[in-house]
Amino acid sequence: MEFLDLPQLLSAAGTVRLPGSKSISNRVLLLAALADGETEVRDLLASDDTERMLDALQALGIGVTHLGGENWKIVGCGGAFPVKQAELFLGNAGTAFRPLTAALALAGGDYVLKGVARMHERPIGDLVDGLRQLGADVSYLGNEGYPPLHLKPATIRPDGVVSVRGDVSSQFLTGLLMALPLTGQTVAVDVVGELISKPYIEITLATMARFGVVVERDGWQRFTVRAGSRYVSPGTVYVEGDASSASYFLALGAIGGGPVRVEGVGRDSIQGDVKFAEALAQMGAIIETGPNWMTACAPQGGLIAVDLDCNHIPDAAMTLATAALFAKGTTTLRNIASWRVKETDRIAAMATELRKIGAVVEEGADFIKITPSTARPAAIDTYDDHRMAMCFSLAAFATPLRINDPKCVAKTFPDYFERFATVTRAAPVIAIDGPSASGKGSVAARVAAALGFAYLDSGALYRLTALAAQRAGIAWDDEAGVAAIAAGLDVVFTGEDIRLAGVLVGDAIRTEDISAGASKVAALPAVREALLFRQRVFNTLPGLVGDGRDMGSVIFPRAVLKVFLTATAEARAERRYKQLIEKGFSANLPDLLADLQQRDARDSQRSVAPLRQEADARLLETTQLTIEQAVKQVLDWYSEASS
Ligand SMILES: Nc1ncnc2c1ncn2[C@@H]1O[C@H](COP(=O)(O)OP(=O)(O)OP(=O)(O)O)[C@@H](O)[C@H]1O
Ligand SMILES: Nc1ccn([C@H]2C[C@H](O)[C@@H](COP(=O)(O)O)O2)c(=O)n1
Repeated sequence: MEFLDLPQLLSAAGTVRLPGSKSISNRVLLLAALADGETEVRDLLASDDTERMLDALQALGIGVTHLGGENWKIVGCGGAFPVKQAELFLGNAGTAFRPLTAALALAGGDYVLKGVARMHERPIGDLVDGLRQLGADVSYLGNEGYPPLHLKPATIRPDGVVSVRGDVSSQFLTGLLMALPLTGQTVAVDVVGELISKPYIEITLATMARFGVVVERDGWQRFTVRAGSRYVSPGTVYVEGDASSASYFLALGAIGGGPVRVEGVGRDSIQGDVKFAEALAQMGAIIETGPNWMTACAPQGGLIAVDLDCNHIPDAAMTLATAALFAKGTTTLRNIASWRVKETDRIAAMATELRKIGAVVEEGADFIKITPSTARPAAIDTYDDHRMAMCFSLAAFATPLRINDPKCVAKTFPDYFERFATVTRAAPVIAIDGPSASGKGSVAARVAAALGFAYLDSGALYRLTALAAQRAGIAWDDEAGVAAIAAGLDVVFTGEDIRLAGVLVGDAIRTEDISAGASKVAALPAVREALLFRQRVFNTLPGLVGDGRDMGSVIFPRAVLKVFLTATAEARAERRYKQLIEKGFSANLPDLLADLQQRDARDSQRSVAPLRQEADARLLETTQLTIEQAVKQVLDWYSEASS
């Protein structure tokens, strides 16, 4: 499983140009395909969901041309898809599946519509019932009420009024409305139950109007499309930035200081999720808006909890759930039952993952309550849900964490984490690598104390692994066995004390036997993998100094300062000799020198994370330096690097 480790974040500020709105992109693509004439679509979202729609349209015989960048040309078919028989794979794209189901059910062809396993668990029965009222021939190929679907040619006989439920997904109504002009008749749609996510219907109506079809509306209960309505290309359509995607960056500004400015969506937006900014303002964030931009800053006293009905912002409301980790009090998000039928059961997923990092969470059929508590590092599962991954990136302000399967963001925001990195600053790391007994531990600990930073002696983890393996009777070359020991190490660092399984370790990890064992287990890739996240969670505020062999190359490649600290083998052997004698161990200088050279060779010649000076690391040769001189040099370099 791929993962992305995030350090604890210090601050957020900057500007982000948003990718195109997913909801608008897929609506525009379908209407451009159904319209008379050619449409140039500008600033289309480049993502998995829009790719599914573009692929489907091409399979249906629609002329689709990539004009470069985010711009596309769609040659409309005037309501009659050229290809009358096709099998379409629509992934997990609800904004492609529901409207295409409606349009194709009325299109007089023979089509099979499929998706990923999760799409086959997302209900579509209410839309199918509505289409059947129009005479459409739709059958379920799997479970009743769920995709995959088989659509066959049928005589469409609109009898004036169709009923559709509005309380499960507003996409059913959207799909029906967008397809109704294909009937050529006057058809009214009556919404049964309370219509949820109304702002998405507003996007549907606005997009249909852009293509020349005006829907008459009687409140939120009845929608009428008149006979003779036809989609006509408006020529060029610009897709707004995605308001749901904006929510993550606005929240970053509200938590991390700001200002964070998003461009491409603002006051004049047709997307309901712009109202997320108002919800964030209720939490105390300082929000400013312009016609197509918004900024967010953190309030002086920090965010405060809210109790909100989120029915109007179902997607962006997820962002409030992780922003709640930074608010004083208990945040309650209500009227969010639709979360349960999205990419995953989002209420359950959100509750499970928030609990992993220490929050107190209560969940119900249609609400979630979040009370922050002391945060702890965790590996966050994302459930193949782009919004889970993006929402939990905010939690990195509370604790370092691991995001599993981060590439699931490709559904709507493929380069989310690259943009995230451009507006956030992490707790700084000074990485000090070097060979055995070069003095890196002594220097690193003093630099950490001088700056008030935490200190990570990464070598101690390999030493502890070797010791724990030895105690468990596991050979140092048994890769799987030692890796399991490393993964389960019960170790607590408190100042200079190290406890293994609750017992003080003392100098037991500093013997020459364990030094040799540590060097051996450190050459095993599975052991290094098992210790990776354990080391990265040290990257907390206000900062960290880490010493080892791969601090700058593997563990903290974004370290603010990387130092390669060394001395001649003879000087190092002599330092080690004195150190051992002072501790009351017996030692022999020539043997120490030979052992040290052997360990140097093993550490620098192994295939994974070998000891070497990285191109961006500064060399600190300490043979002729005192510890204090070496410390001063590192502090000088740090102040240069961080200014
Ligand atoms: N510049 C220096 N001059 C003289 N002695 C030093 C210097 N730096 C470190 N020492 C001494 O050398 C010994 C080894 O140093 P230290 O334990 O810091 O090295 P290290 O690189 O962290 O070793 P290892 O990682 O192998 O445990 C210590 O006794 C330390 O006091
Ligand atoms: N980041 C690290 C730290 C240590 N090791 C290996 C190298 C040594 O042989 C052993 C003990 O380290 P020390 O306490 O001497 O710094 O662990 C490593 O491979 N990577």
